[in-house]
Amino acid sequence: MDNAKIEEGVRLILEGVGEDPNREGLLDTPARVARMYNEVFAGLEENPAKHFQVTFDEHHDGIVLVRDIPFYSMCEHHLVPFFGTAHVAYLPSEEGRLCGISKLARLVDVFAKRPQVQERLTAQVADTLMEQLNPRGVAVVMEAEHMCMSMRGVKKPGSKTTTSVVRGLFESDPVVKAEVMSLIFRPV
Ligand SMILES: Nc1nc2c(ncn2[C@@H]2O[C@H](COP(=O)(O)OP(=O)(O)OP(=O)(O)O)[C@@H](O)[C@H]2O)c(=O)[nH]1
Ligand SMILES: [Zn+2]
Repeated sequence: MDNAKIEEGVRLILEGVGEDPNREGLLDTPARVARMYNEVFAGLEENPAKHFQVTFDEHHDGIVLVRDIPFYSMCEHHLVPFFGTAHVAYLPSEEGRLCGISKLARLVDVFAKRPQVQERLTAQVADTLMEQLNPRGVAVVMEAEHMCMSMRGVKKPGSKTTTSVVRGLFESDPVVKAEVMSLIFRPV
C-alpha cells in the first residue's frame, strides 16, 4: 500500500472540510489513518488460497456450518463501515477434503477487508469455497448494518441487510437448501 499517497489524501480531505491539518491534534492523523487503512484493507493484498493449503482427509456426510462470524467491512460507495455476522456452510463431497473451521472465518476476513458491497462480499466467499474445496455445495448468508444508512443519508440505524448466496446442491436441491437455511436461521 502507498502510505505517502494515503497521507496526502487525508491532509487534502482535512483541508477540504476547512480544518487545519497542522494543528496539534491533527498532525499525526494522516499517518494514523494510513496505518488504519493498511489494517482494514489488508485483504487487498491477501490471496485467499493460502488459507486452504492445509486440508484434512476426513469424511463428513453432512453439512459443516460456522455461524455468527463477526465481520467488519468498508462500503465502497462511502468508505464507511458496514458490519455484522456471516454464516458459512458447505457440504463436503465424497472425495473432497475438509478444511479447518477457522479457515471459513479467515476467508470472510480476506474479502471483508476490502472496499466492498455486501452482495459481492457474500458471493466471493461462496465462490472461493467452491473453488478451493470442490464441495457438493456452499451457502453463505451475511447480515449487516451499514453506517452509510445509519449515521447519514437515509438515517435508518438498526436496519439490517441480509444477503445469501447458494451454490451447488444448496442451489439445486430444495430439501438440502431448506436444511442449511434452518440451521442458519434456527431460533436462538
Ligand atoms: N447494493 C448495495 N448498495 C449499497 C451497499 N452499501 C451501500 N449501498 C448503497 O449505495 C447507494 C449509493 O447511492 P448514491 O445515490 O450514489 O449515493 P448517495 O446519494 O450517498 O445515496 P444515499 O445513501 O441514499 O444518500 C446507496 O443507496 C447506499 O445505500 C451494499 O453493500 N450493497
Ligand atoms: Zn455506503
